[in-house]
Amino acid sequence: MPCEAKPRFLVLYGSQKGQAQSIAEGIAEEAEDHGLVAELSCLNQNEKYNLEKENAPVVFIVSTTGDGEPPDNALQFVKRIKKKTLSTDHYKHLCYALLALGDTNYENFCNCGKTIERRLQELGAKQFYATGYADDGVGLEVVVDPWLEGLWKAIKGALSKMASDRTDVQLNLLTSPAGSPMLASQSHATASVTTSAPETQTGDVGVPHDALAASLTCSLPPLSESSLNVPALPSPYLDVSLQDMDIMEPVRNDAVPIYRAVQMTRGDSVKTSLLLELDISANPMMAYQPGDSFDVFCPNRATEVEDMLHRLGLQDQRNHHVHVSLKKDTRKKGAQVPSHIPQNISLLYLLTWCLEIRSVPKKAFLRALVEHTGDSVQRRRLQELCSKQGATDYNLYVRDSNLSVLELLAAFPSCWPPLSLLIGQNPCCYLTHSCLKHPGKLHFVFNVVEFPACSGRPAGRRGLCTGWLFDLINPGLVFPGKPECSGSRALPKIHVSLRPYCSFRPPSDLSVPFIMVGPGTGVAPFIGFLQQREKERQENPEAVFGETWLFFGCRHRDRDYLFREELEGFVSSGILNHLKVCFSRGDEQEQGEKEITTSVARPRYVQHNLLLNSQYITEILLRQNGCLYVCGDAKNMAKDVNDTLIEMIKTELQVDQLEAMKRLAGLREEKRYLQDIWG
Ligand SMILES: Cc1cc2nc3c(=O)[nH]c(=O)nc-3n(C[C@H](O)[C@H](O)[C@H](O)COP(=O)(O)O)c2cc1C
Repeated sequence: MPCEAKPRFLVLYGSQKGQAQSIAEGIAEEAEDHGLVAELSCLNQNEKYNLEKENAPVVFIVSTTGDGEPPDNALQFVKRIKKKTLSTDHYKHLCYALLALGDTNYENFCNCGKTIERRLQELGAKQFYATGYADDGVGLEVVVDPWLEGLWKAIKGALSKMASDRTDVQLNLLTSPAGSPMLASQSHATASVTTSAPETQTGDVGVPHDALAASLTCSLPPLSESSLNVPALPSPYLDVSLQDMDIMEPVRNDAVPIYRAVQMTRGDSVKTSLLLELDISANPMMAYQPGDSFDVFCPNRATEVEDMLHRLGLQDQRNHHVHVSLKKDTRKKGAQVPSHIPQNISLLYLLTWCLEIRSVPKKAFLRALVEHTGDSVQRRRLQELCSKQGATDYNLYVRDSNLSVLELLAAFPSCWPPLSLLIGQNPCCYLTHSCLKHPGKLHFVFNVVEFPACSGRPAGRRGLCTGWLFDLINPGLVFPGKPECSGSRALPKIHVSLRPYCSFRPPSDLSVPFIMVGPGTGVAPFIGFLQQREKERQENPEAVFGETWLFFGCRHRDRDYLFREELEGFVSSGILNHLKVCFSRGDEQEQGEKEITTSVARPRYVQHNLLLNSQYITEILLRQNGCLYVCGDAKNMAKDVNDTLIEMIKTELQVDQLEAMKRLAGLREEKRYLQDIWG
């Protein structure tokens, strides 16, 4: 009997760190079990596939990197499909499904996936399965697992529809992960199991419910009485064993000395901003440019490591060798032993350097904890916190309170998670900041983060890394005007590493005008930009230089106006053409603003000053091909600046909201609107 060829489909991936790639490889491997043949390629291997002629379903798995950029191995593909010369029926024959990986902690969530999807649709391709947007910020598996489960039925549906529609290539297959019809816009795949409220009332252990207010450990009706949609249990994927044996611990060679430390804010300022100067002269690997970011690796606090050892019941095994391996039978797609866990380490080293005891627990982690919690009331509360219905409580008591894993475990004493769970959920700790330039030195500026007391945290505390840096240099702190600090004592060292990717750079064409928006410590990279401009002016005295604008903001002129002298110096020497400063507290007003501000309220925040200068800003951005850079807080400032820019474009071009948003998105795509934001 002749053997019938198995139906085929394509799997194309774009992946920076390997997660999208292993999901794609997992699909290709599983295809045979479903009687299908998968042809797997990386998006940039365009010699291996031909979408122009493809008549089988295509499955895209793509992540996003940088500031909303495609992974390196998808760049060429994205460039190709963005070509304006392609006609709107270029991919009319194509039917596709797409899984986008991203992280909601970044401004441009799943931007690469969204860009590819938008272009595929503009070019006539038809979607046969709702797009999944997986969020690494809460755990990819929450979306990836159900998306993969529904994929096979959708591919088979697409294949049979294509077979029966051979003469009419009009594909109109939209299938939900469960296989029922679904609209393309309803594209967030979620898996859930429903659990009911327990028979007993929920509340703090052993305390009657009506005596309590809601808190981290206690919920009130309606939540305490409602049925819950809880995410599917993440598949365990690591085996961790502890062995009593001698080990040679790894020696870190990325330490650089802190050469100088300066407190940039006055003692009575609400925030403490510090400038650190690192001596990198002996470390040629650290060559950097203005705007670059780097990671600072800091150890967890010894007291917290001790608490964690006790909390896990492992205090007697602190010096044991930790062996981490992949579970043989794991169902987790793309599972890997985390790369930040070196070989040959003790438990103490692991808890000190490789786990973030302070990280905010993700919902998938809370879900996994449920399985290791003895007390039914505490179990129920953990289920609530990771459920759809408990989202407000999660945000309030966990995310917005910056609750740490350790604080969470302290609040749920009947929870005894295995070490493997902590390793699987928590990356090693880091902090990034933009820096500025001096030969052989690396400068960076940061605020010492303060977290107030909250439910689950009886007393306020400092941020892990900024608090650690503060303690490290505090005895030698120097205040503005007293430049010496290191003195005779040994210079403390810290571990740093340059981030490999950076697009936050001043325009390479010197004639391009640019606008910088950087309140608070967000001004730091712009000092680097302006220093670079100063050097370029010295080297090219004849060149034509584009205008430079800087919008800075702080609370008080005399307490937290960072780099005031430097900025005023740049203005006097003509390096910085326009410096617009605003103060959010007190009655201070920046000189030179008076004539503009008489008819409007005093500008308090950078966006107010942008608005006051709208005419110039829009001229630079919309007519002079200029660039705009924003650095600083993501949640409030960057969002407000973005909204203000939309308003300015609307007024200037007399267009509606949608059109203005499109214009701004266009600037972003052209890399003329760049952000380096956090929070
Ligand atoms: C340096 C870096 C930059 C990132 N930038 C973004 C981003 O702009 N938008 C986003 O949604 N996710 C961003 N992510 C998150 C990744 O897309 C996410 O972690 C994804 O799972 C990585 O998949 P990959 O291993 O296949 O690259 C970034 C991750 C890293 C490490």
